[in-house]
Amino acid sequence: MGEEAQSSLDSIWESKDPIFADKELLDIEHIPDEDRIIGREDEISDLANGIHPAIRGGKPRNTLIYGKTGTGKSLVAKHVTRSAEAFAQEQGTRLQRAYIDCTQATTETQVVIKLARAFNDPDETDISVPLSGLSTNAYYDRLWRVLDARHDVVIIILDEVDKLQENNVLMQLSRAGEAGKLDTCKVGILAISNKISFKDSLDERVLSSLQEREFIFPPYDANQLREIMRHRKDAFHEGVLTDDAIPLAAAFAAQEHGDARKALDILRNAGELAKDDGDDLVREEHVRNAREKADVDRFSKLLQDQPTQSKAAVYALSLIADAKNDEEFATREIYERYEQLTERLDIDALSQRRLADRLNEQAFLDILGVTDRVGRGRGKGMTNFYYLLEDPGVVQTAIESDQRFSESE
Ligand SMILES: Nc1ncnc2c1ncn2[C@@H]1O[C@H](COP(=O)(O)OP(=O)(O)OP(=O)(O)O)[C@@H](O)[C@H]1O
Repeated sequence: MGEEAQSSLDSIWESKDPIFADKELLDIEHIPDEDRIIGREDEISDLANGIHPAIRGGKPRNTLIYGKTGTGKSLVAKHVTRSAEAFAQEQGTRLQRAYIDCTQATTETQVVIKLARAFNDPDETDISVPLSGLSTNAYYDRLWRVLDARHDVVIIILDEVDKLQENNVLMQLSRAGEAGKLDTCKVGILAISNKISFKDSLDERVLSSLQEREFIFPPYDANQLREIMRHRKDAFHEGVLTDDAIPLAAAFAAQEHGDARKALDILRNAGELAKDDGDDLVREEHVRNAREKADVDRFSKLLQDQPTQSKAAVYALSLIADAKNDEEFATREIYERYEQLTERLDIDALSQRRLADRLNEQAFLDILGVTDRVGRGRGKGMTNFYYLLEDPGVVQTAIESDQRFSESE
């Protein structure tokens, strides 16, 4: 390595980011301070009122929160519980909260392990919670012991709760006190879901204990989305955002359904595209291109852990959706396209019944949509029809990032 190469790198390392001053402010995981949270004053105070007893060690009310994606459900739940935890500690109450993303912990045992580990401190309790190897009951037993040993009250946030495969865990957690599992510790649950139909899958008793309170978060309008973005403007260097950038990103996100996540994603992507272009301004065209990138990124994330067969099923659906005017397709139609695709991809074709299982799994994961209605043709009973939730172009671009698919064309 010559010195020259080294010094040319130095100039890159030394240079400042021309676009972003504090990009973290636009990260989805980032929990903004209260003064950057827009239009959720009522939801924040309603939730805080339900949690209020916990500050002095009483039982917080179990709450169900519904609303479409990007309407601030997780943000409000995290913000309020973080604040409660800090305030309670000052009062000498041992309050702790735990956040579980149920898309990551989908089984009863996984949830109980995560909770027991989150609430435990083995040095203090002398209780160990191994990552595997115990029965579900044994994990519950350790969870209850940990809770009584270390906490006066805990708040458990179960985000995307409809992704749980087993609802028994909701029963156990929401009724732990009444069922005599705990001596002193109180448990409150905040269950969050995008699906109002989630309630239909719950046992009456679980529902009545979970639903002591229920909130529905409405979508944001374009003004609120603009405000949300303006309050994160300092993510960019001064003067970098052109006047059109925020209103256009807000208009795109409002068209979706008032999704703040989408708005912030578009804004961050627009900044990245400007940087890649070597431009020192974020312009309208960057925002337009960022919109498509945000859709593809979101969809790629949904698909990232899916096996090739499942991607092939969705890809086949996108190919017929592209070619035909219909929006919904029966398994049989998708199957024909899928079979041709498996030949091209050089993978085994599943049976039509197994393909239908894959499609149903994808529908459960919100990768595509499903309806059941009477099938076409004579003598047909009820049958499932599948449809894309995104543009076929977006779906294809996302799947083609897997080389197998892009090379097969
Ligand atoms: N009222 C708001 N003010 C400021 N930022 C917000 C607001 N609502 C949402 N956001 C931001 O939008 C993003 C998405 O919000 P959040 O994760 O809370 O949505 P959600 O309703 O839980 O969506 P999902 O159901 O997809 O998890 C986060 O980065 C969050 O900081």
